[in-house]
Amino acid sequence: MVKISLMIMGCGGVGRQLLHHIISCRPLHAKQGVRLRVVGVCDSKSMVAANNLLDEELNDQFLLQLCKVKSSGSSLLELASFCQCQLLSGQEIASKAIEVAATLRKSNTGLTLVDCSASSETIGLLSKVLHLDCCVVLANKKPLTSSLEDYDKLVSQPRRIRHESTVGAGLPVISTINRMLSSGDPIYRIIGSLSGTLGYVMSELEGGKAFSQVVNVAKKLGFTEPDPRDDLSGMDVARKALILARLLGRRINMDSIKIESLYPIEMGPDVMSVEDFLVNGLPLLDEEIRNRIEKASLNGNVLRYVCLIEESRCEVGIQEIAKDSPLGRLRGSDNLLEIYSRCYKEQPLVIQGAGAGNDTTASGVLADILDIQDLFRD
Ligand SMILES: NC(=O)C1=CN([C@@H]2O[C@H](COP(=O)(O)OP(=O)(O)OC[C@H]3O[C@@H](n4cnc5c(N)ncnc54)[C@H](OP(=O)(O)O)[C@@H]3O)[C@@H](O)[C@H]2O)C=CC1
Ligand SMILES: N[C@@H](CC=O)C(=O)O
Repeated sequence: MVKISLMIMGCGGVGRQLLHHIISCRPLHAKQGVRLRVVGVCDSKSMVAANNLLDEELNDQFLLQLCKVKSSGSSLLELASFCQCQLLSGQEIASKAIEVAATLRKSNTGLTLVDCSASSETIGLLSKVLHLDCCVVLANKKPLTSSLEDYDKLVSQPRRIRHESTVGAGLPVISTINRMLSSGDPIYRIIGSLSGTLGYVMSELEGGKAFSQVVNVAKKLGFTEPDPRDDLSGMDVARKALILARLLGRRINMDSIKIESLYPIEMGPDVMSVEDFLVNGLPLLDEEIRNRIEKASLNGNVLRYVCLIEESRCEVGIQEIAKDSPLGRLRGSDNLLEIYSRCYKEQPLVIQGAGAGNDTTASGVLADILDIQDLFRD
């Protein structure tokens, strides 16, 4: 039986769904000869970790209780009475994660640190854990879209890092591009719709709904980032574009990407809280967006938030698109990506499907974890 020890950072929508998937896939994984041991889980303030890392893990009953506590909005510290485990907070969290990585690297299980947070503060810890010959799986895009120096550190061990869910959630985007590149098929153009939130919002607006209403629903459905302004500013799509561009070998930073925002700077995070933006800011944008949709419709077009990577261009923004085109026909949270390369020159390779949501994202993360299992075989 191959044992993969996991420490999960972030138990929001994606992290909790991942825990549910791990538990419900136990019989399947047992048949495949794999055992996923969750030895620690943390949120922004606290961590729970198994006492004896080599022999013990957080059991499934406890993990379900943890999901319940977190979905009710409470702190991990509430779990004190449920566990025979360690509860840590503040600075102790990173030290514990490094201790766990250092302890488990000596056993044949190693540690896989799974980043389901939406924080850029995890970069240092991820690099240290990789340096200890452990593995990293990311749903979080921020560590890969920071400086090139940080990026290089993270991808310097390609066999030990997976980040499929950072672009297109569970869709096989990163793995497909890696396969094409490693077979010597150079990619010269990627164009598509890479935001589940903006895809959903744009297609729902065509039915006449208000922008403010639709954005709130996208948040409830688990499509948006913790702060939906990350989606509406185009920043989340820009992060995906940067991840793809860097994968193609471009040595660029975020400031090389042209980004169109759907809200003005006066509604930014420095000015308004998320709540204030959702309740009071968004309705102020309804009319302008409605006008843009109507104008496009008069031309037989729809609006889509498009990402383009081609030669030195890397840009993300709203485009008027023919209604009856692959992008124009997109519905709901679906993403669509057209990849042009030497082998796919006239007709692009197309990847399409749900590109946001906790279920599909957590499935992508779980598939990444299973993908590294060979590193832990004797
Ligand atoms: N939802 C989706 O469709 C997709 C999401 N992703 C990515 O998945 C990640 C998680 O998204 P989602 O679950 O929706 O976000 P949530 O806001 O629901 O959850 C984020 C979690 O991360 C925790 N957290 C914040 N900072 C830290 C930190 N420094 N260390 C450890 N944990 C931390 C939060 O703690 P606390 O509970 O204390 O606030 C929370 O538990 C994001 O990076 C997102 O971009 C990727 C693809 C698709
Ligand atoms: N907020 C993102 C989630 C996936 O990355 C999106 O809407 O696409």
